Amino acid sequence: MSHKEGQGAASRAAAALAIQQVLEQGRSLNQALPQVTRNLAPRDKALCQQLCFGVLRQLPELNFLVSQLLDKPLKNKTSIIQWLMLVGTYQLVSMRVAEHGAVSATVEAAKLLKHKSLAGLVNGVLRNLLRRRDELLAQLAQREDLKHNHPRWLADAISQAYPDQASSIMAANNNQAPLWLRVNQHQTTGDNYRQQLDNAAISYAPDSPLPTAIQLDEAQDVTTLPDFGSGAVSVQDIAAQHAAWLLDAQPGESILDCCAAPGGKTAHILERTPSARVLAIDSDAQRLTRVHENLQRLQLAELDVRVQQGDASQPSTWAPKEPFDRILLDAPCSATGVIRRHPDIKWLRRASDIAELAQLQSQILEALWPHLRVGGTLLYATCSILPQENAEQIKDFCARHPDAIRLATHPDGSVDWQWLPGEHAGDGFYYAKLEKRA
Ligand SMILES: C[S@@+](CC[C@H](N)C(=O)[O-])C[C@H]1O[C@@H](n2cnc3c(N)ncnc32)[C@H](O)[C@@H]1O
Repeated sequence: MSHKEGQGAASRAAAALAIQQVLEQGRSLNQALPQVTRNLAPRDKALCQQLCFGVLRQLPELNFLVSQLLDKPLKNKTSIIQWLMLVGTYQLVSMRVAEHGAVSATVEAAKLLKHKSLAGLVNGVLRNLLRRRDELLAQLAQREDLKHNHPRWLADAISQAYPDQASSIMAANNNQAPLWLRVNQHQTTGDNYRQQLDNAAISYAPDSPLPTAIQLDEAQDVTTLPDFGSGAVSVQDIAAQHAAWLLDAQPGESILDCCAAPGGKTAHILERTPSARVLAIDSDAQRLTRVHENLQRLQLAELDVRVQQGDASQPSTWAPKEPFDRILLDAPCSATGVIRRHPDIKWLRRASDIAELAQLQSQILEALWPHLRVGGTLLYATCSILPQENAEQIKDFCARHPDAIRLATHPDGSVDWQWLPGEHAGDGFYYAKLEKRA
């Protein structure tokens, strides 16, 4: 085996391990990938990530193909080889790879995974796939039930909420997301940074809904972007970039950013309004360290910003006596709007999670409302596309709180802004804005 083939085998073995952690142990890909790729070179890490994303995006279709080539799925101690066969199958049906090299690297991966005795089976299945590929793909094309590559409950929930758009939403969920940058307006302007990108021959989309948002034409290692290290830009989806604009913090105001980690929106609020007084709360101490890191890199840590661990549903344990002028509640949610960036969400979420999350969101809203001053505004945001967490949640809250008046969020003046995945090249997101009257 050449050195190159050995490295290819290591990426495939790592992908099978990550997929196993997601599908058998319920770990997120964000947790699994750094661990399984820690000894890989950057190029092999990228290949491993590409394989994991691809397999999780197309899982039902790949399962179907492998099931046609194997009598019974491999389970228990040999399940890792089942996942490896999905990795191999993904390469042969959806990636432009040198086919025989891909087969032999996958066979070698079986040996790296300490299943030398199953290497022959992997080889047989993948070679059979190559021989029967057209016939199997034709069979697959007949399977309307597999085409959307979503779990049944989620496909049903999306179809119920969006009967006319369900197919395009699910297609967008299985597409690669573009890379959006947010220019740090505390340091520079959108136009200046576009000039810097031009100088570095990095191309981007000509139009943007926000002056400080830039969509790059191609994904790239962000640390190589001009002045990334000194905080000129951050990576943030265009839908999420609307939060700080909609919150519209004014100079000197006291702002609560609730559920703030890793701090993307905290930083954006400060970039727009450096004299705002911001309290950023999150319950996850580890994620809070990323808020500090982001504020440092963006050179915002010297401003009036406090970062504190706290449970959003228990503000009595952390909130100051004075009510806030504005509150951003970026609520914990199903994340069904960001599946294109996190394809593991499709397989990690359960139907029963939605009611539990809606309950938590409602508790947090109830708990925060007394901490908003009369005349102040609360911006409610989720990266979900499910109405129970969004429009229905806010409708129910307003029915319980006659002192909550709804303000426009959508540019057309509507009070609900339900952004669907892929719309304006953004993630799925929801915004509602409430003003507290006397
Ligand atoms: C959508 S993420 C926030 C993203 C963040 N606002 C940003 O723009 O970078 C949701 C956050 O809610 C936090 N969270 C979940 N339950 C919470 C609770 N009960 N109290 C406070 N934070 C919570 C999670 O730790 C997670 O960081």
